[in-house]
Amino acid sequence: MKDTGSGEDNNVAPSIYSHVSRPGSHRYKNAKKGLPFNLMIVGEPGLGCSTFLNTLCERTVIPASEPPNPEQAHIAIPMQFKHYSVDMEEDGMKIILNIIDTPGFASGTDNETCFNQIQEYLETQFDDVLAEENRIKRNPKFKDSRVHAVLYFINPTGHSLREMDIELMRRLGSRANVIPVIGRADSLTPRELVLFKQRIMNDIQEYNIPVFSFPDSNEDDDVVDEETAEENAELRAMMPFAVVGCEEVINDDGRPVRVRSYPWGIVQVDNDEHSDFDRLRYVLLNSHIGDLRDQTQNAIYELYRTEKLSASSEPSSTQQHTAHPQSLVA
Ligand SMILES: Nc1nc2c(ncn2[C@@H]2O[C@H](COP(=O)(O)OP(=O)(O)OP(=O)(O)O)[C@@H](O)[C@H]2O)c(=O)[nH]1
Repeated sequence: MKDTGSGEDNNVAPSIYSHVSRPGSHRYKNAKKGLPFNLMIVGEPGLGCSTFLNTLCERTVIPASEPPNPEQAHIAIPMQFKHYSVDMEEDGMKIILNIIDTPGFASGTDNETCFNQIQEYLETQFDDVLAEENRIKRNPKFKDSRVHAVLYFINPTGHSLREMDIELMRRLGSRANVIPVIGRADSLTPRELVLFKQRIMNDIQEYNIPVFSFPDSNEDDDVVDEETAEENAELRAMMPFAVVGCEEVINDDGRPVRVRSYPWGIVQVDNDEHSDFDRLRYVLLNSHIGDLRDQTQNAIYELYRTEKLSASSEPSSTQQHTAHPQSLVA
């Protein structure tokens, strides 16, 4: 599978999740055309971001990175934005998963440039929509590239958030739905993981970090139904999601099971007792895909749009921005 730029892989692979359908499944249906979902992955090198994506897509979307040439190991590799597009099918619904990977993030000593670049990337997608809204004649082929969720991979140190994590999530939280994730979570024992999650959530509260928090009401104060409220409370209690990724599939009595094999045993990626991967996958591709898209459109983009237009000193440009943003929802 290649880095497609804006290209696409149009083969829908049979999923090992094709049997799965749970309560809350696809509250938002858009089965015919395929629902675009734009997902950004941010994490320092080696935290398992590529493996996670390949596990999510059930195929090798991102090939294993080449080991660095020892003679050039001291040279920091600049961060890149790499785009992949994968057609998926989840519980009967077609999803066009557009992935924005950020290899090279935090690989040097100065992370400020990476922070700025990611923020700029998110804002540029908003600016594109804003510009499109203002066109007299809309481009029917306009592609809405606003990022619906950013998965931020946290190093499984077992301590608490680092300054870099706090700073980045704080900055991005007002521009995207940030979902914190502990990468390579099998490095921690169950007890260590519980404590680590608690410390991270304490930091998130203490530093007022605006992460996606599975709210019980939307921005119009419409309260969600009882079943969704229960599900959301459960998901809030799981945060940050502790994920394990792998590409090895074994046959367990005719059932495909994805595992990481170690000399002392196996870690099952989709086993809730071993990892939150399955739950996070379901949130992203099924139960909350609509919420994440709506939140991006109705709250995050709206806020950006208001900020941008308020800051604009040109009265003529203020008058122009009258189109209803909802009209661009795919
Ligand atoms: N223990 C453990 N190792 C993992 C996990 N996911 C990936 N790895 C391993 O961690 C190493 C780095 O994984 P990648 O997926 O390449 O990590 P990355 O974040 O994309 O980092 P770069 O490839 O350096 O950009 C590989 O040897 C993986 O096999 C995991 O969940 N647990």
